[in-house]
Amino acid sequence: MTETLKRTLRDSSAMRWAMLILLSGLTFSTYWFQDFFSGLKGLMGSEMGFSSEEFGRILALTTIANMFGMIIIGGIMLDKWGIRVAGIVFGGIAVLGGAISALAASGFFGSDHGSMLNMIIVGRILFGSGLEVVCVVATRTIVKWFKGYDLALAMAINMGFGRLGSAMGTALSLDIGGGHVSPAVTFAATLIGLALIMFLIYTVFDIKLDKQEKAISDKSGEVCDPEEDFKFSDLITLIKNKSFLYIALLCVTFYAAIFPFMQYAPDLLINKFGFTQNLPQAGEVILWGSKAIGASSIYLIFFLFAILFAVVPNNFENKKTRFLFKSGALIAFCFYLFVMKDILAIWLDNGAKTASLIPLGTIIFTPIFGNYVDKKGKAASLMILGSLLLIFAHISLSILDNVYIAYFGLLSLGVAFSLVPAAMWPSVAKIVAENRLGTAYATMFTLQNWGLFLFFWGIGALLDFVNQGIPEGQPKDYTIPILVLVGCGFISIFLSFLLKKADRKQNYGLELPSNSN
Ligand SMILES: NCCCC[C@H](NC(=O)[C@@H](N)CCCCN)C(=O)O
Repeated sequence: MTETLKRTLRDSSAMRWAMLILLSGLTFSTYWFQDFFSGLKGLMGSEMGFSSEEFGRILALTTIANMFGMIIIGGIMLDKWGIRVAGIVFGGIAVLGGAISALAASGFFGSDHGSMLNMIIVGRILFGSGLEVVCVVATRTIVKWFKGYDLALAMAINMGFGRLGSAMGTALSLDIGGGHVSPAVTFAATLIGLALIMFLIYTVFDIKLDKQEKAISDKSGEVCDPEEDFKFSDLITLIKNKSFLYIALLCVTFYAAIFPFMQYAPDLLINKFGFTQNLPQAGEVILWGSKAIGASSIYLIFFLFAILFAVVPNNFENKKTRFLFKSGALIAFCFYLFVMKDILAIWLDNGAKTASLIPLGTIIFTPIFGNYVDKKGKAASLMILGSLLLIFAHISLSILDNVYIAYFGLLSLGVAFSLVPAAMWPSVAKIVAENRLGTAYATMFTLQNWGLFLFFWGIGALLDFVNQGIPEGQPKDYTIPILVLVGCGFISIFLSFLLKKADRKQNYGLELPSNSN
């Protein structure tokens, strides 16, 4: 590669992906900390005496600073201070919040119910103030490194790290805590601390990149596009744009029906469908662990050979070779499922572990749907489809009582949770000019936090209300709290239709492939 082509660190693909990993530590750990309480809801009731309303209050108050402008303030600070300082400050606030919650759960501020609850909430408020700005910092940093390269893929992978954090936090917290809440909170808080160290390592490269880019622009006299500062008048202009207004409201109703549901999903599966929350014995963990590692390694080796085979030119031109390869892959997969069947059966019987499949599934589905939207378009129609799936999911998990239909419900929720974000976030970039994207995301995230606040808290309070007189530890009726979420699905469909209609008038091309714009 010539000197002119490979001028800075960001022109090296290895560097770009390494930076994405260093940066995604914060995404992974903050999503983990946001969602890990879901697997501990039952234990928080039995060990700490927290009611469902108090559980919901802890989650809801995580969003409070964001509801009142923290994301917009964070965005303005990001513009003024730059990625490094904003990342360290807001990542640091998240670490501090995590540490306060962990100390509170261990009884450091007092072991009575009130002290624990209030100080966990103080920690969560601080954590929440950092969480959303960290998400904006991550988006901005990815654009800095990947503009002109695989930007959409990099964003999808970063979101994948977040979903992996949610899934692992939900699935493993009970095991990590060993039957207690406090060790699981300490572990989750430590993860954010480690991620901040990863971000500090990232800043060394960020400084180097800035120096290289400055040297190039000094030499060539190139002037970079000035970043537009946040202005309140931009906010008014945005809200007056019908397509933006509908997509922002859709972001509120859609995410309100998903994120809060996920916090209660393990407890719902345990209470309504009789899933377990038992911890495996030490011996069983060793047996399953070795089986899973063994089977996965064999499968991985098979696939490494398959990839090697596939990249050798002309291998797939022969029909017989193609048939042999496909049959081999199928046999290997059946063998894998056979070896893993006990582990899968136990996994699918456990409330938290089954619920974790929702964010886990999106890691595979979101890039597939993202690719579909890039190539074929139909973003507004896919949002209608996603909202329909959301309605089916919440009906099957509330008024219906069949565990097999419930599995389908969870699956359709996973598909909806992949479809809508894959269609929604790139559509914002079609509606809003690039230099206003920061303001647009900050506005959407702020409104989204209002919806999350209402439903995080509302579901818990409603759950207590409809189950008055039922002591902690006895099965609770989730029908009405989840049925309320069906309403969000209907409003989402209505908004998606309005968006499609507005797009026909305003011509943003939401139904067209991305590369045709
Ligand atoms: N480039 C924008 C991607 C947004 C992804 C989206 N994130 C949010 O909605 C944030 N408000 C973070 C919320 C974190 C809570 N778990 C997402 O789908 O995660």
